Amino acid sequence: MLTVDEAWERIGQEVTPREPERRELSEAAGYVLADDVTAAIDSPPFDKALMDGYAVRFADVASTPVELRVVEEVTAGRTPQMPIGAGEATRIMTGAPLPDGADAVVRVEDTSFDDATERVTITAAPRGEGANLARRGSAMRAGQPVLKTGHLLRAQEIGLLAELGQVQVAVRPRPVISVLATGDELVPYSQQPGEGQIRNSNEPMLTVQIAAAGATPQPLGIARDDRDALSAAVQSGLEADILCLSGGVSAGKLDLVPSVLEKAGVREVFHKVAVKPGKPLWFGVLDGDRTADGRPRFIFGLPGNPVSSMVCFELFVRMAVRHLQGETATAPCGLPAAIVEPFQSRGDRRTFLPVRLSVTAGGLEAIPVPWQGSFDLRATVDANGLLDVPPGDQDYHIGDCVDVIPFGRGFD
Ligand SMILES: Nc1nc2c(c(=O)[nH]1)N[C@H]1C(S)=C(S)[C@@H](COP(=O)(O)OP(=O)(O)OC[C@H]3O[C@@H](n4cnc5c(N)ncnc54)[C@H](O)[C@@H]3O)O[C@H]1N2
Ligand code: MOO
Repeated sequence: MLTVDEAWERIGQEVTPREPERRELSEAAGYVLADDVTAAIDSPPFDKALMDGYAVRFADVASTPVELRVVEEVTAGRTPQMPIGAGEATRIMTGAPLPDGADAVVRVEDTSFDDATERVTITAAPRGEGANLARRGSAMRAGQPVLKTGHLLRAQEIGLLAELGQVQVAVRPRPVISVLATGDELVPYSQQPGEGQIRNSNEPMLTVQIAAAGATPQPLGIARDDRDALSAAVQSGLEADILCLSGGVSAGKLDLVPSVLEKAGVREVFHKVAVKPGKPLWFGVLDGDRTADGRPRFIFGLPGNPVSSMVCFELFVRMAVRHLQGETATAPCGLPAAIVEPFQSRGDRRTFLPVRLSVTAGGLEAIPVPWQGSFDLRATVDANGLLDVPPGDQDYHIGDCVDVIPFGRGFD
């Protein structure tokens, strides 16, 4: 059976980034950049004041009090007309360009202005040359690389690209992920289950996980455990970039998913991973030479147990989404935390247990959440992450260091 790391490696080998598209900057938040970006301008574009006050020559104000002649006033958006010479100052506002000759700004709080003489007394010297001002290009210089392909566009990247005047950006398209729940025991969650039936809770859960991963969910409802019904539903699910099936991948009589996928031309990459929960996970590819548009499709058969589905999505599908989008971070990485309740780990599968991670003065602490197994979705509402426990028998004691992958953001 593959290890989790080997499964990640296979997914990484199979899933390559989609072709970029251009989007308006105003519509690009949450997308992943598909181009390196170089600064087109210096920032700031001119030497500028960082405080309201007086632009001065530091040499004039190194010892205070001292009186200077005010030659002009410059507000933000205006250009200074006069250089300042010895014994002179310019009244300046935050964001305004510095006049030639100035090498420091004195805050208005450290001055007193005399209307009659139009002179200002500097009552406290600034820190030194360069005080309270920003030199042209001190944040970035034209020609400097500022963003690399694969970078997720958050608020600050959008702001930076706006500062550079990028009206459009090259990004990878947001993947569409279809969700197909399988099983004769399932009814839509809006319905009352009959005897032996349960509600389809995986579809709405996965739909939320997909949106949180930056992809577009496409829920397809329930496919019955019947070869023809499942085949038809799989065909429509294969329109999406990724098809997530839930259920029907273990060893049961009606676990039809692998054979139906094979019939649809999907190449199995792996079936079964040494992970708990999620052992029966199935992953395959419909290669580009078998699709109408030439783009490959990626198919995950998620184990039906709700926590297995949720965990396999977080650990494996999320990673495929990131590869499709050309994001740089690959496998999820945990945060080190101190365990605050002893627990025992048994078995030969790497295990991801629901855990409550909290920030304390002493650092991160992890409290395992009591959990009955992969059907126990209830327990996961008390958790905010997954405790990553290596395979093997081990007793964990209070204070031992463990790795925790926070839900929804294990890749930072
Ligand atoms: N002989 C073996 N039996 C099982 C194995 C095995 O290796 N050998 N693996 C076990 C493990 S581990 C898991 S996990 C489950 C996964 O099985 P399937 O993916 O085939 O899923 P189902 O059998 O269809 O369902 C399992 C469980 O989950 C419930 N379920 C299914 N879909 C949904 C849904 N959309 N919403 C809510 N709950 C769902 C289903 O009713 C079952 O109770 O197999 C073990 N068996
Ligand atoms: O791997 Mo199953 O997902 O343990 O219940």
